Amino acid sequence: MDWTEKYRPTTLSEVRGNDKARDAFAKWGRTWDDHRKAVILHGSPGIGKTSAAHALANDMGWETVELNASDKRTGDVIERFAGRAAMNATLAGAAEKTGDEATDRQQNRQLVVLDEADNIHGNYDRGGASAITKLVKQSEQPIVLIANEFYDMSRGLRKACQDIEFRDVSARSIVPVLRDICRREGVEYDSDALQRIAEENGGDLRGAVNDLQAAAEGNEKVTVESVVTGSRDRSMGIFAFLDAVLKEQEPRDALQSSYAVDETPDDLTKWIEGNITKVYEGEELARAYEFLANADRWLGRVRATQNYSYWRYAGDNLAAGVAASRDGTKGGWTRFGRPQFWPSSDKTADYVARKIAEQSGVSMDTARRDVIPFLATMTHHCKPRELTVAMAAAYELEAKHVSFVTGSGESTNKVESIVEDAQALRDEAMEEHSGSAFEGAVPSDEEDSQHEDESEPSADVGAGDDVDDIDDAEAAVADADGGTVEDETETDDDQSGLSDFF
Ligand SMILES: Nc1ncnc2c1ncn2[C@@H]1O[C@H](COP(=O)(O)OP(=O)(O)OP(=O)(O)O)[C@@H](O)[C@H]1O
Repeated sequence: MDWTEKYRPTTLSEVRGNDKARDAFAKWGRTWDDHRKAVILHGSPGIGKTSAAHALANDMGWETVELNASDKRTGDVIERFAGRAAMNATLAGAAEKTGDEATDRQQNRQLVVLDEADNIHGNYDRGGASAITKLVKQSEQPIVLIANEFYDMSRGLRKACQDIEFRDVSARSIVPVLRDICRREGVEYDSDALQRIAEENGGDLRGAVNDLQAAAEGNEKVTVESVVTGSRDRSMGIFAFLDAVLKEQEPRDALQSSYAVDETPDDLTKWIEGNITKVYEGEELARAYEFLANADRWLGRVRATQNYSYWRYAGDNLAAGVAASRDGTKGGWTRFGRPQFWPSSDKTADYVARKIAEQSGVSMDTARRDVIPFLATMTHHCKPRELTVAMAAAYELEAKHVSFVTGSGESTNKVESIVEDAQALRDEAMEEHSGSAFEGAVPSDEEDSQHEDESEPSADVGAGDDVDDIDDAEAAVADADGGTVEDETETDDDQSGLSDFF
């Protein structure tokens, strides 16, 4: 069952977060006999207006009659409806007289509820609009009109009614409602998760209850992770989000937007990183990179601890921080690109990362997260060609690896020819240094200990074993590192195999 229905307030005291409006509405109901005015409850969707109307009727012991937006609301229908409401009251009154006329009248009222009263053009015909105003003025029964936009209603209608504004429900008021529902459902929860749901919904309690139900479904516990990756339809696309953060929105709104996109903070960070230089420059770019670095640090903590509450700090940095770094707003249209996402346990990705780790003396993780994306940008679609050939030679890449890094189709001639040229380049390097080549191929112990991966150490090359393909290339690259005349001045810091093939 839908939790918003299951936990719909049945009495006014359960309507949360709008105490002033609620009290004014209760008073309107209690004193209706004295003033006989209709009331307009107006405010954003999902904050309890309809619920309040039904709860009041319940508290007062009144029946309700609803005329919904989906009903055809012509003048005719409304007049018949009004007549029926009056008739029902009379019949009900006849059945349950207490003897005291005032009490009878009070108890046998019917609360007439009309929703979407501001959408007259959409839901009422000409006759309907004036019939409503007439109904409001002449009704023998209390009427509640429900509207999102007070000023979308005609002046005549507004003047004929009392009006009560419902405000957006604050996160502070939403959280206890969610907590209460969890207890009644026997669902465990992280407080951070409920807070996040409350904040994401920006005042819409119905939305919050829906999100809570989505996050609880199929999970033992409502966690921040289940909330963020929950199944509610997010409304903002990634490109609109990039525009919002990088060009248009204030930090606070940018944060709100980050909640509306259906991407994890990890992916959002990559999207921003991949596109920020198209929009930011100079100082603002430097400031934004600081925030992205902070976001990355928090994401690292999430990975290390599996504590997804840290996502909110990543979000603060990547959305609000990056937006705050911007000098003013920006216009124009930008061709945002999809960043490359690197699968963590993909054979091809692992191979390339391992080769880079071996040649450059960095960890697999650094290779995967920092070096590969860099190479991908530098050799996008195999351009420039010499650089792509050099890369393939340095890291011993086969066609599929080159395609993976450059984003080109796997068996295209272009990729094949690059791999061939890379092989030739390696052979050349081998020839030039034959004889002494293997000296450089033996990594020092120190270097070897930096490798965090499970690859075979290549020290066996030096021991005179059969040289397999991979060791060949390492020999070539290591040789280039230490053996050529031009390279003699190189420092140990520069271990990148790539530069050696230029
Ligand atoms: N103030 C509130 N207190 C408690 N529950 C609420 C409140 N507001 C909304 N809800 C929850 O959201 C559901 C929908 O609320 P309701 O339909 O009353 O909102 P509304 O403001 O009338 O929205 P709409 O204008 O779209 O009709 C309720 O059934 C209840 O579960």
